[in-house]
Amino acid sequence: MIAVDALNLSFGTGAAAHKVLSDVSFSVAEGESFGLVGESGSGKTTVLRCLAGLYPHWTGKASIDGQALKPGIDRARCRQMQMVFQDPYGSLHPRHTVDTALSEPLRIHRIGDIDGRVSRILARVGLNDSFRYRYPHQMSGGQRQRVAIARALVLEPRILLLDEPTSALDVSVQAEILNLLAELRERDGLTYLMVTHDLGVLVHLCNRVAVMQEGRIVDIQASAALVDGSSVHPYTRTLVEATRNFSARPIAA
Ligand SMILES: Nc1ncnc2c1ncn2[C@@H]1O[C@H](COP(=O)(O)OP(=O)(O)OP(=O)(O)O)[C@@H](O)[C@H]1O
Repeated sequence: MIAVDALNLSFGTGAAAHKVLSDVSFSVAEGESFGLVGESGSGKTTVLRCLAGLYPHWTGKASIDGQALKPGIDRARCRQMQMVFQDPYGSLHPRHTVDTALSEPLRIHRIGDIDGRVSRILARVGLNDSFRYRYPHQMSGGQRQRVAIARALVLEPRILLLDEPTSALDVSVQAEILNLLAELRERDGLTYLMVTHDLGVLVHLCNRVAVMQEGRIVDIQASAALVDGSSVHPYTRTLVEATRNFSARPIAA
């Protein structure tokens, strides 16, 4: 479904050029949940941002169902693919109510039955209609992330790009949001491409995972093989060992 072939991206030019992605290639099947892991600065978020159309200057090939993606945002892409950011407080407009946040994409895309759709999408993420006229500061972190997920889903995309969707949340609500994402994927057959540094999240939510190091993919594994120590790639083993100490807590099913 998603095919990425030799994706390259640099920031700056000439002597100041900084190459951030080097020949990144991977594919994600329809309905699959594919993780991206790697140390800080290895380029994981940048891959998502390229696919979401947030950087206009990448080179290489990327396609969805065989249809080429061009750098930059276009309407068709918004209907196919949406991004959920790490920090729901930063990603929701502080002076927009939930109703405005959810109605706006529908208006822009001239989709009818706004009222009914907003109500249904809120119910799908576990929020009742009383949340409609709240502002971001009037909700908990977990509720805000539910709204951010609702906003990503309101145009009914088939793919979600998830950038550490639980890492800014209190530990007590992380499992709730992960369970919600798992349920939505199962019910609606969504495809996920997800950045995470948390091995528990990987096991809970991802089928396969690509390991990134300094802008390159160095290993692609089933996520179970990555965390059970059967991966033979030396960098993957080092990364998993380093991460294990920080994310060994269990995730409620
Ligand atoms: N707009 C930008 N301009 C210049 N450099 C950038 C820009 N965005 C990202 N970078 C650089 O690109 C590299 C990759 O960043 P990216 O955010 O993709 O890493 P990451 O693997 O997601 O890291 P983290 O786990 O810390 O979020 C970093 O060196 C970063 O400094």
